[in-house]
Amino acid sequence: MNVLEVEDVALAFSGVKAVDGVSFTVGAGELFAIIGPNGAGKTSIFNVLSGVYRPQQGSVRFQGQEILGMRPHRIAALGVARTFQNIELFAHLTVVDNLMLGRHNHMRYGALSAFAWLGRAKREELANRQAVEDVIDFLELEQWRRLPVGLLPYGVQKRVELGRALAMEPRVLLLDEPVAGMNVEETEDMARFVLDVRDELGIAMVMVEHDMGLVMELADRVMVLDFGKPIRTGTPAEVQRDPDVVRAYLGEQHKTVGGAA
Ligand SMILES: Nc1ncnc2c1ncn2[C@@H]1O[C@H](COP(=O)(O)OP(=O)(O)OP(=O)(O)O)[C@@H](O)[C@H]1O
Repeated sequence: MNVLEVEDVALAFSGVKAVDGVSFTVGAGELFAIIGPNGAGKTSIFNVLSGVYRPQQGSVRFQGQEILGMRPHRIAALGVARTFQNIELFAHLTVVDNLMLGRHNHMRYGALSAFAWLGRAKREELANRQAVEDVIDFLELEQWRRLPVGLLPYGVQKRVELGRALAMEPRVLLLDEPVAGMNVEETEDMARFVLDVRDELGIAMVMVEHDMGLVMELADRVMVLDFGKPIRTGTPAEVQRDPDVVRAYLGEQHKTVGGAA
């Protein structure tokens, strides 16, 4: 079953077609990558999926439900979580507290009702703490748990951001350049965790990433965009063989990509 069905989405900014007739589906537990040159429309698609941009045309269904037109927080509450190109965490809060913020959608009790329903609120708090502990274990963040995020190495901060998204218990995770700016070791760590998210947690992912080696190694399917239009969607092997893709996008990187096949 598909968790995400995107159909004929078009989005223009004062005449510039950022997204132009984009359709794709993401299956349960699938790792779907979107690649394309700078300005091809990748971030715009993420912003459409998460409700930040409202396209002029098309449909986006999440688990069969139309989500176009919904506010970002509602889409997130339904189970679509996101990480950002530039880390968006609270630098002076600890790892644990940043992850607790990811539980926000699961907290039903405000201060007043918490007072009235002390027992239930307490149980809920414990359940949220446990969920955060599970994420800390899963992403091997134990040694940094009580440190302010701003003091941590860059690669670990990106991992905490992934953790904040996982703490939401999403059904679909949107990963915006998960290894941008990372060194080789940090990239390998992140690649391993992304695969674990798919294989152990069964969460579907849409990943935008410029690191072609990583995309071709990790993704189940890849969509190649050029000037807002999809020019090919297929397995990494199919995409790398496609002459249009090579011509329109891979160009000088062809050797690297071909070498990874
Ligand atoms: N808020 C906006 N206002 C006006 N134009 C925009 C806006 N957001 C994106 N665009 C334009 O839409 C097109 C697609 O941009 P987008 O950022 O989605 O591309 P991208 O593939 O994510 O690029 P990159 O790889 O550099 O992140 C570009 O021409 C861009 O200038």
